[in-house]
Amino acid sequence: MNVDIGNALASVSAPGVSRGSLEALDEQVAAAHERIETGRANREHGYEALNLPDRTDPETIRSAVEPIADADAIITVGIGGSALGAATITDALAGESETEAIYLDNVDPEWVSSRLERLPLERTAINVVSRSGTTAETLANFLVVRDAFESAGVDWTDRTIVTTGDSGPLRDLSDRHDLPSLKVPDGVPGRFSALSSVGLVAPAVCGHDLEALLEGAAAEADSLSGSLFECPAYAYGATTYALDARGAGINAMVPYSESLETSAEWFAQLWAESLGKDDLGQTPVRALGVTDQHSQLQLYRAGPRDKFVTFVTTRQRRDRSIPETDVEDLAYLGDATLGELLEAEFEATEASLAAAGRPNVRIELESVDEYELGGFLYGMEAACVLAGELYGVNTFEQPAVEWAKKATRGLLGGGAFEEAEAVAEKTELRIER
Ligand SMILES: O=P(O)(O)OC[C@H]1O[C@](O)(CO)[C@@H](O)[C@@H]1O
Repeated sequence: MNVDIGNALASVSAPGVSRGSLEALDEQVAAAHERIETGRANREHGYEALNLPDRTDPETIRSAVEPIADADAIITVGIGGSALGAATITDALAGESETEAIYLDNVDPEWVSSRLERLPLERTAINVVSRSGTTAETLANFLVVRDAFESAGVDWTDRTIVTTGDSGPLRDLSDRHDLPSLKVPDGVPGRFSALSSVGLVAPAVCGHDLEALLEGAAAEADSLSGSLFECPAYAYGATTYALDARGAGINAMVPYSESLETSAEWFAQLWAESLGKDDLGQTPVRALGVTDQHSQLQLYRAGPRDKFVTFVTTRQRRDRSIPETDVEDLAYLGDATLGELLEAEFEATEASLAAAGRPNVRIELESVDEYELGGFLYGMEAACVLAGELYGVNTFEQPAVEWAKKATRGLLGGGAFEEAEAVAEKTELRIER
């Protein structure tokens, strides 16, 4: 990935960061890079994620999925980091595969049922993923999926692969039924595990090129250096940190490619769960180019100066020409292609923000393919780790999510939790029709 931070400079936007401030910040980037490299060398928790391009073995993943490699569809039962990395890859490359990839990462009963009812279960594989092996949504959905297969007379044990830790209910279930399974890598938090067995089982079943994904990531890893002026990932991480310090704490991720829409969801977890702690952090917002030019752009250009936009663009794509028309006013369209229109709209929107003095950053990919996706996933992870060092937060934990999990368990009779009692003490001010 290449990064252009020109429109985040104080000479263009307010809030903006001056060249001098970036150079001063670069000293902190150098120190942070040293810390990151030490963490990688010692395989420390979290930093180990940045070693995945060298650690992940595509052959191991491919042989584990061999029994289900002929599936017409694969249901991934997982949530958060146990779904979003894989979904980013398979959604981006959906046009390249005959296998449909579905993700059950919610417990809305109507939605889950509608997905199960429309699938040919006898031709469908089940990919259950949970690092902890205890996540209620994932285990509940797995029990529901298993039941659906049994009711359809399909042997789910033949069609299931499990990725989880060394212990926990999911590991026990996998061992009891002798299911094909993979281990989540040690020291890699869920949201940083796209380039491991966690994120690569579904892409493998969809026939995507795992080696190219990891090569792209490895190339990005080679670009990590002690200066933001030499490393696109660190330039992005440092600039977002500097913009937040100047009041732009909302980061709107706007890919200009439908196939990258899910990557904005993946980015939102990475950024929110890693940096959102100790009253710090940036608020990731998901949008899509060109569609949200017609819904969000007004705010981005003329609303509060509390945000910046991250554009993700691709240089190459399969194009489609716009037919000629004899309608004079539309002649300018007839001479173009949809890709040219998309490109013009992106450049115009980017320039419109700069003209209004609104900070924005451009991330460029050559195209949407495995190599570029691997580089993008790795680059954004490295940018996040760098930003976490600059904020001085623990990038790799997410303690604030546990309260609601305990309350949920308590509400369902899964143990005595004070959090569940607190739910009943809600302050009410109801306005009813
Ligand atoms: O992989 P697991 O342990 O099921 O967790 C799923 C997700 O839930 C979280 O723990 C948040 O609740 C995320 O950090 C994680 O990616």
